[in-house]
Amino acid sequence: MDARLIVYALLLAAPLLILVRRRMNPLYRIPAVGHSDPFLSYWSALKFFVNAREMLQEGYSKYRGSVFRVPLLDRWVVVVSGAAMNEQLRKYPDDQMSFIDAAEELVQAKYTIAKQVHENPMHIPVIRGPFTKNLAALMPDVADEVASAVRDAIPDTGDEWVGVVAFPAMTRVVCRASNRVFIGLPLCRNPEYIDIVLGYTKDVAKGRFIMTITPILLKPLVGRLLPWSANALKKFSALVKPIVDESFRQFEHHGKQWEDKPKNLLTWLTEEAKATGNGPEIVVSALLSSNFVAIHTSSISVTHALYHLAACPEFAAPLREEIEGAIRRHGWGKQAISEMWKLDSFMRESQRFNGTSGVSVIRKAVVDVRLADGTVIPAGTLVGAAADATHWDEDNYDDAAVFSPFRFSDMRADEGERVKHQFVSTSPEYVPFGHGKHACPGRFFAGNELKTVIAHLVLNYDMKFDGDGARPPNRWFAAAVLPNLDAKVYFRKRQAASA
Ligand code: HEM
Repeated sequence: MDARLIVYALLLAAPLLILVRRRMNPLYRIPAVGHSDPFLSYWSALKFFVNAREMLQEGYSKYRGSVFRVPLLDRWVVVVSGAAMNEQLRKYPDDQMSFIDAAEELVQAKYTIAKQVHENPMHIPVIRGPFTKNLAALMPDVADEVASAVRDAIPDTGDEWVGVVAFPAMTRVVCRASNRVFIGLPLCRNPEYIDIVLGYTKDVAKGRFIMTITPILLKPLVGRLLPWSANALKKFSALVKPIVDESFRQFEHHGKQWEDKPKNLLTWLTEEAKATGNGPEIVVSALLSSNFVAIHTSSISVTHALYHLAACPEFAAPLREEIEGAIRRHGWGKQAISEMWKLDSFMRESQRFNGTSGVSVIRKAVVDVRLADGTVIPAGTLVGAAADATHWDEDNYDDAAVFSPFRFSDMRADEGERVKHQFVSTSPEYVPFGHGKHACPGRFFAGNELKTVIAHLVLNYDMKFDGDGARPPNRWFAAAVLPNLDAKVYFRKRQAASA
């Protein structure tokens, strides 16, 4: 046959094949927000980058009780719509809807984090287990570090107001407070260590972007060449490995009888590594990964809450009264924090109102999954819940678009509602920490830590925004929800302040 004819036949057959494949793929039977066509969907994917909130809300309103899909540059994500669907999603077992596979796909963890941690994420059981069980013992150190880090972040100007760019300041406070109980003094205050930890989120993001645009066949090759995370891990290891080695040596020296071992994440990771026949390297990687999951989410969350306080200084008085009362009764610590219902409610409302992501409860279909309404989600598809739309749904919350700081503490006044409305309690209507078996295991620590930061600020400072005093709007980058990153909060040391 004429070679030209073969080329023409192939050119004609290729789009036909694509069309047939699309017709047979159940993914394309799920309604799309934006364009579904092969080329125009890229335009919608770009639009999603700047208009994710509106697109997710559009899908949620149109397809509530079912599902819709939104385009990313390299794939479609199916979004379940409404509280009942969130509940359905979280109930699927891991061999049908996998959290680990979804996280791997979203972050390309095997290439952008560390292969070892991807294959053995041992920080997860350690955070869920001994780290969380020992929170009461950890909190005095967290409080001490918060006080010290806040002193360093907010210049002392006597009784004058001083403006501080809040997000980077809060990020450093959270980084120091978390690492005080991840690895301890003096490293948690070491500027080089802090810079590596804080830069790591960007290192992973750069690698992830490259992997997103790399064709599947080339991923193993390109993945191995990505420099950023590997360099960060090398620098992190140079600082951390000697301390981890020492922890291993101490365990060998004391054996199981080591009664007064340091209470921190490093110790429990070492214990876990030894119990599972692993060496110090995996502990180093697990420490960096723990920072990756903890610091960014917590810094964003505490900044969101701080912005509500600065925009509405009248919220401070009832919080102060409650915090001072609890400290008078118990001294500072986990017991006092657990009695601060208004503060707990304030933080929970901030998570509901803002959150860190418009999509939560992320899973990957490992097999073809048929939902209760008959929709088939083909194997390999990423699925998530429309978190922001759920949280702003009037059926779930009265006056959902109003920031109502004490709505949850008011609900807790009813004896039967005590547990349901706490900061850490997830539900189909409340998914900032995900929901179900894989709900964030760090949320118990995060709750105590973030409340410690806000309590410290409320007790020691008056806070406000300059100008018209309004809270700067949040910024969305695709589904990520960020507070304004450059806004200044003005602080004035209170005369009656304790520290
Ligand atoms: C306010 C701060 C935080 C927010 C908003 C947050 C949010 C989340 C979310 C949405 C998930 C996925 C859950 C799902 O899809 O069902 C998650 C998972 C996780 N988070 Fe957090 N997180 C926070 C703080 C922390 C902290 C402080 C730690 C560690 C101390 C941590 C450790 C983890 C880990 C290890 C996972 C993976 C869980 C698994 O694989 O089962 N997080 N987090």
